[in-house]
Amino acid sequence: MNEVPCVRVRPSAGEETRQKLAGRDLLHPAYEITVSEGWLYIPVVAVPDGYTVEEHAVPERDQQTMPADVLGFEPSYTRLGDIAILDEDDPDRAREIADALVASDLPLCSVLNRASKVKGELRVREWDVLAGETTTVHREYGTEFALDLEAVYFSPRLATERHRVIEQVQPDEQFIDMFAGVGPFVVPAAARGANTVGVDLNPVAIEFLEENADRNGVTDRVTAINADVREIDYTGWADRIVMNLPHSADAFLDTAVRLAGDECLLHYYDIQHEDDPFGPGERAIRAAASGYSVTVETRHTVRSYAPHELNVCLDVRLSQ
Ligand SMILES: C[S@@+](CC[C@H](N)C(=O)[O-])C[C@H]1O[C@@H](n2cnc3c(N)ncnc32)[C@H](O)[C@@H]1O
Repeated sequence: MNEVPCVRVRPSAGEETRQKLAGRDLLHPAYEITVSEGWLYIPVVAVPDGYTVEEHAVPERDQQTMPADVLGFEPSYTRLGDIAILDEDDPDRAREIADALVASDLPLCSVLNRASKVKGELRVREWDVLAGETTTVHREYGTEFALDLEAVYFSPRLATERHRVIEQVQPDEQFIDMFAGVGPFVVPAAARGANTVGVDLNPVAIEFLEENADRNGVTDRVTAINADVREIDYTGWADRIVMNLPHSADAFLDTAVRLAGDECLLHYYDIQHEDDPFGPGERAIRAAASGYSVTVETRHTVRSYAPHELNVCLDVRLSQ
């Protein structure tokens, strides 16, 4: 038995739910549907919108070949669409895991091993392509994202954090993502009815952002701009601004303040030492937004980034 994310429904709704999930390619092929204490647990490969999902112990399907059957151990990997992402230092071990993943019955076509840190202005990483290719379509909370990891930044590990922000978005609000990538904030914000602007220096990310707006039926509420965000108009326009460029977001606070409307919620991402993870960001925001009344609404730890370093988010209200 393994603990895996399952959609939980009453048995009376079981077949209809199974069919809907199968139609969206969300059923986990490696695990059995299970009944427990009056509930049906349907294993899924991603979290679908509109369903209750919880971790539940379910048996593996007998006839499936799993990577551990080949390797003799459970490999560690992150799934992004049909890509498995490894973080292995030993190339022989990486090759062995890649072969086992591809030979298994898991719905994986490609295996990439991290070959560098995320680097440069565009925050792109180098990869060892061990099987398949670097392009995929990833589903996150019901939204589809096409992307090419060789050319753009994307981290599936930020899904829960993005969802936390997106749940706050109101219909018709004016939303700017200053560092938009392929649109994992912009597209779902538009799907909630916001009028969105996504800006990125990386022309390939902007092409994918446009494609992803189209895939998810929100092109009329997405403006995608390939530029340095310091050079765009939209002065005084935004009700909400996302700044997900940790490490150097402070250098863009003057731009954020210029883009902010009279009332604006800023989601400011930062990486700081665990001894004072929120102080530097808060001080920088107060200094940049001296013309505003500044209220820190949330101090939130997103994840641990490195030993003693945290990736944090400050949700800050600017009011005039
Ligand atoms: C950490 S990624 C975040 C992407 C996206 N928001 C996400 O969560 O996946 C930062 C992005 O900022 C872009 N970027 C860096 N400097 C920029 C600038 N001056 N103006 C606009 N975009 C920039 C990079 O190309 C990269 O796609």
